[in-house]
Amino acid sequence: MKIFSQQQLPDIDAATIQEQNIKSIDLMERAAQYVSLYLSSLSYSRYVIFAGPGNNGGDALAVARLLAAKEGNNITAYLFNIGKGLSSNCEANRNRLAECPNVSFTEITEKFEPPQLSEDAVIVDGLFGTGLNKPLNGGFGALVQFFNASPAHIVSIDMPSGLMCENNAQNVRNHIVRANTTITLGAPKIAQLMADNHEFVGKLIVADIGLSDGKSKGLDSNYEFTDKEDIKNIIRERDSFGHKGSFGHSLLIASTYGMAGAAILATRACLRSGVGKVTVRTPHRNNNILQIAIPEAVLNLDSHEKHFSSPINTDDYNALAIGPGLGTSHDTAVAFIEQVRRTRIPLVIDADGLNILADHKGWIQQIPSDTILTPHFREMQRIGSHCTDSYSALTEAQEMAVKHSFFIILKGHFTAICTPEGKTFFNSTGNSGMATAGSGDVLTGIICALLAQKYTQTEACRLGVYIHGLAGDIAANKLGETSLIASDIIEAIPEAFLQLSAKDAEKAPSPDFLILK
Ligand SMILES: NC(=O)C1=CN([C@@H]2O[C@H](COP(=O)(O)OP(=O)(O)OC[C@H]3O[C@@H](n4cnc5c(N)ncnc54)[C@H](O)[C@@H]3O)[C@@H](O)[C@H]2O)[C@H](O)CC1
Ligand SMILES: [K+]
Repeated sequence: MKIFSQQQLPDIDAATIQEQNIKSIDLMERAAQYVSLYLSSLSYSRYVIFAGPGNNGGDALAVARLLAAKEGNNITAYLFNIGKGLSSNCEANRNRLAECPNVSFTEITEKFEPPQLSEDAVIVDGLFGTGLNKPLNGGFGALVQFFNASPAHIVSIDMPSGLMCENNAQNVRNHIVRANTTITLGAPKIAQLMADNHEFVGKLIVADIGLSDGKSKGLDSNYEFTDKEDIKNIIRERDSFGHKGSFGHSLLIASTYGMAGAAILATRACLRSGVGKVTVRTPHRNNNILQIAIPEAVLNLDSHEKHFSSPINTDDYNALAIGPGLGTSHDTAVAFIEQVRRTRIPLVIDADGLNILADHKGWIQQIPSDTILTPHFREMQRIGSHCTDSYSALTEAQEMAVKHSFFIILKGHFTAICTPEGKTFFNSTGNSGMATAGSGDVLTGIICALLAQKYTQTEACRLGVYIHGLAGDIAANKLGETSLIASDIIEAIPEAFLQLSAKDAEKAPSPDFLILK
């Protein structure tokens, strides 16, 4: 699913109207139908609708009319017409609503007497959407503070009012609506996917209102939201005639003595992700624990008792992941950069690999092109130079990916994959239970397995991050987010692959057919 910028959205609207031969007010009606359907599904009977002067307000007034058409709903609507007048579709919906007998409707042109809002009411926030051009202030700022202080449940249409679509570094945070739920139209907006805006967005629901993909107007976007359909186009069926060799050989370089768990988690996840064979290079003293924990893995023992100290030849392997639990001692750092510099196979750098780079920023130049780096926000802050919030971390990751020809997986609630071509793919799976020790090691193992199976870097990043999140969701459904641990994610990887594999889902159409393997 493409994500278009604030600037492009009016053109997408226009393309939709032209391609589908509809009027813009019909598109607004479609949006309002989705929103009112959602609102009706909530167990509230009192809805207080706040409409602004633009099309976001138009949506809200249409929602008020549609909700009022349902018996038993108690609807109050306020339209704030205090500036330069209303957009034409907002005005048209004001006129339609004025004819509705069972709505208490007030158009505010000067003074506003705020209603009592109790916890049994829903505030429908239709003040401002994607047309916001500067932070809210004055009366609208005060109105937002009134919403946020009330005990009512808040549902925002398209955007929490006051939130800019992309960069909110200069915004006034207490003038942004703190929604319980945001129903966004068409596709998510970038700002809604940033961790530090979660307090405003709440639960994010995307209403597919059938918007154009922009092709007819030559519109393209560097942002995509990866959904199940995209993943089904990436994932390949396993070759029935394949053997261990044809599914690749992954090499993991991981763990000091005392951190063996990182290597174990990454290796198990790698083995569960379809690779033919996995070798782990780890210090001598990790021998017993790894042999016992993962009988399927081959060990390549570093001569040092306790840490990684010498690089190895990677010619016999198809992909390398380095970093989980690796440690950052001087000896290890030198071996790390030597290993990375000489590696010619697809490469993933994670965890302590990233910490070593943060300690030696000059070494970043020496990392081969097409390497995958997997920082979370704090690691990005450490390897980068100027990120202070989620959006600046994203822009820094994008710049670094283009400058050095890296793939940067910026891990978070909506993990972002930044490519050397300047594209960014947001992931749609995963949950907060996955913010737990070892979860990153699991992701590294999965991606290393996919690279060894000859998925391209873009495919391995998108598929790996999606599978990791889906496995986390499957595990959380069974166990709850609170108790989730990294091993549970690994346990759920098979089910995640099963859900995505067309072949595994294939059934004989009747008992007369026998599908041979
Ligand atoms: N394709 C879609 O996704 C559809 C979206 N719809 C809805 O339309 C809005 C966007 O409408 P637009 O009229 O462009 O913008 P807004 O309603 O958000 O606001 C415009 C209005 O507000 C004034 N304004 C802007 N910033 C400020 C400010 N800081 N303070 C005060 N006033 C401000 C501006 O001058 C205008 O008057 C989208 O979000 C959806 O909700 C369609 O209805 C369906 C298709
Ligand atoms: K809104």
